[in-house]
Amino acid sequence: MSKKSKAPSEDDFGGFRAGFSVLVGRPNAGKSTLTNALVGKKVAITSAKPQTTRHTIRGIVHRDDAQLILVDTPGLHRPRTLLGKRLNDLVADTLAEVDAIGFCLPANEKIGPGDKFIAAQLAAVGGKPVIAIVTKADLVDKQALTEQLLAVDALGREVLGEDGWRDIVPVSANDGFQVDTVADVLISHMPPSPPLYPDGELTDEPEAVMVAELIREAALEGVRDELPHSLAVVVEEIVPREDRPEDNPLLDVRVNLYVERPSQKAIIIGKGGSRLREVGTNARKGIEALLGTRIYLDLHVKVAKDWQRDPKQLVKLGF
Ligand SMILES: Nc1nc2c(ncn2[C@@H]2O[C@H](COP(=O)(O)OP(=O)(O)OP(=O)(O)O)[C@@H](O)[C@H]2O)c(=O)[nH]1
Repeated sequence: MSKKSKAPSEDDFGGFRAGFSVLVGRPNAGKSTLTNALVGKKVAITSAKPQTTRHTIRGIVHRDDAQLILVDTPGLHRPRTLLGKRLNDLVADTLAEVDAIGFCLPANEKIGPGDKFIAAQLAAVGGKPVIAIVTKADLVDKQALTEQLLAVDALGREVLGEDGWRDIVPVSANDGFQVDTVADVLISHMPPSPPLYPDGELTDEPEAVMVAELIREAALEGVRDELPHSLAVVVEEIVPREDRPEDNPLLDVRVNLYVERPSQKAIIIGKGGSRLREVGTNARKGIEALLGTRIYLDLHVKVAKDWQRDPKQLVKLGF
């Protein structure tokens, strides 16, 4: 029997899977709409340290048995502005951290040079499961959908060889057709893992990113040397307080700050909570200006117990 350490098995986390996936495809292929359909209204946001965070999180699919984190891969957004090897490096680099790639091709448009270009890039990366997702299925009839599925399959065999894409799934984000199947298929390619992000009521993207960033800045103010990379800020919830007059609303903003060690928690909180209050006051001003509403800011500092044991996951989180 080999004593070598083995990859985590299915049973290690009670069957739970978690990992990262990216939806790629040419402009207008339906990536954003599908992301929203997969994630629903609530989107989890983490502001992590920029120098390791190559991905913007678009949303997180939370399930009892899995967590699917959908990220953006900047390299694929503007492939045409980059050339040759540099492009390949960038794409390889940015895709290296995801566990599966969803390649979106619209059902109602012939496969074109843009699709082939991306397909070739994905083939060049190699090794990652690529799932072809035929989007906007509601726009075509059965016959046309079948023909498109065959054409997409042929493209997969052309660029990847005999086996082609790992899966091909037709979907309509508009009417919900097969959205769960897309999630199932992507999740089936996620590794056994504990959840990578906290669960909970989560919020819409752009505002929450900025809110998290303002809090992160305030929390690091003056202690950057002691807490260089060890702080992740997760906006759990932004909800309007009930029973407020319409002309004087109040938003409850609940935020978790994750550190790696109890000593860092103590730094953030400060003596008798004094520093955390200051962080809250400073961040609140910026957030109120951003949201244009008074807020109640509820900050909790936590030690990220589960994450810190696994260096790979810490990297993914931006620690
Ligand atoms: N009928 C129909 N329209 C869709 C569907 N998904 C997306 N669309 C439409 O297709 C257009 C492009 O969708 P997006 O989700 O913005 O596409 P994208 O790939 O994110 O586009 P970029 O941001 O340009 O890369 C929008 O007008 C959507 O409303 C779908 O399932 N059915």
